[in-house]
Amino acid sequence: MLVSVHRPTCSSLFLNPLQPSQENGHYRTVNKRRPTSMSLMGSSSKNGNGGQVSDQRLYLGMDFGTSGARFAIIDKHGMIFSEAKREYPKYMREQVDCLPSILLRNEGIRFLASLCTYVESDVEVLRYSDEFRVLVDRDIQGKLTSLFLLFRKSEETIDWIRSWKTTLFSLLEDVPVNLRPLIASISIDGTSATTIILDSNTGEPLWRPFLYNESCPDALPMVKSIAPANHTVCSGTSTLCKLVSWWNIGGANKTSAVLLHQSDWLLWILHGKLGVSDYNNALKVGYDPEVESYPLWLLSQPYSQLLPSVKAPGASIGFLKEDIRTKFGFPKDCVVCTGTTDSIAAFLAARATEPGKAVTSLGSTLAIKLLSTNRIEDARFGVYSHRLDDKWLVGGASNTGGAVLRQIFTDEQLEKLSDHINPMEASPLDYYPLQAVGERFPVADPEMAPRLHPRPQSDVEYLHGILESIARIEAKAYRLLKDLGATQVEEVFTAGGGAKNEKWIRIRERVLGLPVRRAIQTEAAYGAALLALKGAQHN
Ligand SMILES: Nc1ncnc2c1ncn2[C@@H]1O[C@H](COP(=O)(O)OP(=O)(O)O)[C@@H](O)[C@H]1O
Ligand SMILES: O=C(CO)[C@H](O)[C@H](O)COP(=O)(O)O
Repeated sequence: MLVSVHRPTCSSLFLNPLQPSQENGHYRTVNKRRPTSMSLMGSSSKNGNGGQVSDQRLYLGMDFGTSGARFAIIDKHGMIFSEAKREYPKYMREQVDCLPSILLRNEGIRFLASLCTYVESDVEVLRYSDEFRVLVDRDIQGKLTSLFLLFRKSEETIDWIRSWKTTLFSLLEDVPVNLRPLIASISIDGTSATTIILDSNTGEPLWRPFLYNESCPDALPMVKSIAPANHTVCSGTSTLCKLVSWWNIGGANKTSAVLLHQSDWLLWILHGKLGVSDYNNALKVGYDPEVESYPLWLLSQPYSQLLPSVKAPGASIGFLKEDIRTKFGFPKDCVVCTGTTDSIAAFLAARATEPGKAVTSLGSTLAIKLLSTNRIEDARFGVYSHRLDDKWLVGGASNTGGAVLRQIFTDEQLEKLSDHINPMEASPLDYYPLQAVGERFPVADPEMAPRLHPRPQSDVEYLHGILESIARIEAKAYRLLKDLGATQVEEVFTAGGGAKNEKWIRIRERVLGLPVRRAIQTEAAYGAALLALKGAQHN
């Protein structure tokens, strides 16, 4: 475990994102109004108080999360002018190649069904591994009627490159036309360690993206042999493991390859300067934000030639590309700024500014960020520290979270069932809610199996048990950070889709034994907009 106390010198705009307003020289309170979340295609063009837009400058932040993308447009006081969101279109990169399924009956069913772990849509799915799945079907009484063993190629089936690029331009289309000429800067956050390897000559991907929670254990021995013990990169899901795995596969065009993270790649589409990242995204490929450089043990590797250059988050990279600028009607001086990861953008949005304040992002995954004066790194538990100006965001990201809920309940069911939960009553159910085998934090165990059974008759009790079990994981995570030497947590703000669940907040407050509240701004896109504001002000 590495612990250090370091205060890099730099402007701490992050922690005080609102500069004194020019007119009256003092901080204006951020728009307390809940953001007006827009319909899929719609977006407002009024300011936060419904007034007409003046000719002031605005700042566009986009969040490319796990399940969808959003944008927020703010002014220099943090007032929200427009928001919109888009689901990711599911373009299939190639058909999933299901070998002939095997219908099992009687003994076969009873044996495998006893291992059933979770429900996907309306059939129960037992996912042994990436190689095959078992689907079960039940009659109205819940009795198993048939069971299919599906072998599938371990190829990704969604064309994420096409999906993300389409979503980027769809969101630009959603920006109200009358606001576009006022957009002074743009920034984007994305899922951490989502890795894209491009040909620097053509800009085309040389491989499918490695997603944020994808593990490359094949590369771990090599990575552990070059990195310090328990370094952040010593995890199968680290960006460095993904880079080494690609390098070992014998990927073509190695000499012209460049590595980008998801938000770097989306920003590159807008500014056109290949190979630029930020020190939050670059942390998991091995960049050291404390000394602001890659370590020698990494630079001495043959694949270090793929590493992007690194700037602080919210740093101006260049102007919006002319073809995109003219197509959408953005101004000539619109700059594109470096981004960050989705959970850090959520932290920025929450405006937690003092050590001991923390943000738990209840998105598809559970991501925890505690503002600390100490830097803590310990890959044994999936703990790492992101730099935030002169302090550290200590935490990690669990594979539990909203995506598991979404596999079992629709958002409407979550809302209705939660109404019947008594948050002051402890649930006796003890689960470890995961979508599939593997956990990153607070236990770093690629073999950890999901635990979502026994399922009670009552869906209210089942949901209560899952919410409380996720809260216990969150509590374990905060205890771990304290044991590793981070600043003691005093208050937890909540971001992400789960923040809307008041009952869950109350359950978490009881389980954590801490004040827990919803952040005023719960969307990571708002944090990305603050980065765009920072970039414009320092441009
Ligand atoms: N009422 C609710 N209670 C708990 N979780 C919810 C509720 N509504 C939505 N969610 C969860 O929020 C998650 C989506 O949050 P979001 O921050 O948009 O995710 P991401 O950005 O990671 O894609 C979903 O996985 C869903 O299960
Ligand atoms: O779970 C995730 C995707 O939503 C990411 O892992 C999350 O962003 C946490 O990574 P980081 O701490 O580097 O931001």
